[in-house]
Amino acid sequence: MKILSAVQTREADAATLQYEEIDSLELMERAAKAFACWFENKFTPQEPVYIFCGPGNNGGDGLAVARLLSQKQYHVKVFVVGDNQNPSPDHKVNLQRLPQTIVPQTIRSVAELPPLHKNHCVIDALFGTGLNRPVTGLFAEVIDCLNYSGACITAIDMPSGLYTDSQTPDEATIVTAHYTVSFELPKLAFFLPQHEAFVGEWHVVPIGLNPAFVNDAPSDYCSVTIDDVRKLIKPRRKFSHKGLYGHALLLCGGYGKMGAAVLAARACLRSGVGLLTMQVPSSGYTILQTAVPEAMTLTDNNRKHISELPENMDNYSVVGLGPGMGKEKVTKTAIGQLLATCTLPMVIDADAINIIASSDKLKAQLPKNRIIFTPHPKEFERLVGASKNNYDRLQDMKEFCREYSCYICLKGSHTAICTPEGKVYFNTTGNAGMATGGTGDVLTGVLTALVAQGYSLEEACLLGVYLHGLAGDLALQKVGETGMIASDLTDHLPQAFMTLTNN
Ligand SMILES: NC(=O)C1=CN([C@@H]2O[C@H](COP(=O)(O)OP(=O)(O)OC[C@H]3O[C@@H](n4cnc5c(N)ncnc54)[C@H](O)[C@@H]3O)[C@@H](O)[C@H]2O)[C@H](O)CC1
Ligand SMILES: [K+]
Repeated sequence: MKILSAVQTREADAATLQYEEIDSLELMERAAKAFACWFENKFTPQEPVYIFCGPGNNGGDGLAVARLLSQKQYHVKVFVVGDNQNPSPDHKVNLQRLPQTIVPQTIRSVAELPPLHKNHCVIDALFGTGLNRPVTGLFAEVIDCLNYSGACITAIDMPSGLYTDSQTPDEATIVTAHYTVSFELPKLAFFLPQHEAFVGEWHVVPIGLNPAFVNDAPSDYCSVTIDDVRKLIKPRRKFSHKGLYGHALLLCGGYGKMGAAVLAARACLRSGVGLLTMQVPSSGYTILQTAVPEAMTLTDNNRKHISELPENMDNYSVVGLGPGMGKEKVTKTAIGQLLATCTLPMVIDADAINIIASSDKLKAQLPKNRIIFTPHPKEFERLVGASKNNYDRLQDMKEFCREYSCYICLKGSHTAICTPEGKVYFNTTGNAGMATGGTGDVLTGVLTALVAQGYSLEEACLLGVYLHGLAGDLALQKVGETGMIASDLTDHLPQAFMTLTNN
């Protein structure tokens, strides 16, 4: 699903009005209906609903929502904040359309706010995508009171005060919404980790923006949906054999960290690879052979660390490396040799990233269009450098991927996948239970398996990251967030594949 900027969203509105020959009031009505429908499914009419409206069309939406919810027996109270704000034309019309039972109250100072507490339902319709400066003054005071009240806040389109697609200044006051219900497309701000407390749980409701316009609008940002990844799955052929599904090589593990190798190996096997060979330090031989009998195991000459490459690298279709590897000098030398000589695609994670990040010489050796990096934010910072904020980090990621013609899967709540062309896809599966040791090793195994099977690097990233999160979501239903461990993901990978293939 494409992510448009605030400016593009306005253009999409205008295009929709033009193509459908409707007026802006009708589009606002559609938006309000879509929001009210979501709201009715979430909240019963038991509690009064307090709707806080700003001067623009976001406030207009709030007024239209007030009318629609009151028709559905909700007890609605409307507050219009500020008294000389020059309301938008559609705001004015919807103010007039309020039924007589709703008398809007103008809020000129916080002293006029109603008492609010935690079992109240608040709808935030102060500002949406038209916000053009940090919220200060009366609006900021009102937002502070709403946040402080502990009431359950649902934001219309955007939590008021948060910029849609650029860094919100530090001094700004922002609504901390429990839910944000956004129109037609998610906003870029929703995918950035520092916004979690403002956006809360977000949902997108359709309002019928012109599909041709949205399709043609240029954007570097997309979110990945189940339909996007379903299309990518390659069916297995009836008369196929293991030779058709690739031979993966995983260079993983170190003394005390053989579990990382086991997790990556299991995930690789659970993701459809034809054959898997593990190269592990010699002390890990028995562990691997016992824990993962399906994998072939080669032992390194070094007892504790990986220090060499296997012979006949041409036997393999892809190399995955990093989990549990450590940063020993011998391992660095082996990685140098790999980058200098290996012609295979590579999935590079964990300490393999740290080793490459620490050496300009190794960075200069990175082959073009053959690498997927899977850093967590700290590893990313070592590889790419520190960024001022999360928006700059997205720019820095794009520049790095362009410069090195590589892919990055920046792991997080919405893992961001960046291509060598500088396109960024945000994943939409996964949950907080996955924030536990070893889940990254699982991702390395999944991606390595997919590349082995002939998926392009881009397809492998999109599909693999989605499946990894989906396995986590399926595990969530069985074990919950707190008790989840990385093995739960490998156990649920088969079901995740089945969810995508419907069998
Ligand atoms: N396609 C859609 O998504 C549709 C969205 N709709 C809703 O419209 C808003 C955007 O409306 P707009 O009038 O452009 O902007 P806002 O209501 O967000 O605010 C503009 C208003 O506020 C003033 N202003 C801006 N920043 C500040 C500030 N920091 N302090 C004080 N005042 C500020 C500005 O000058 C204007 O007066 C979108 O989010 C949706 O909710 C449509 O209803 C249908 C289509
Ligand atoms: K809002």
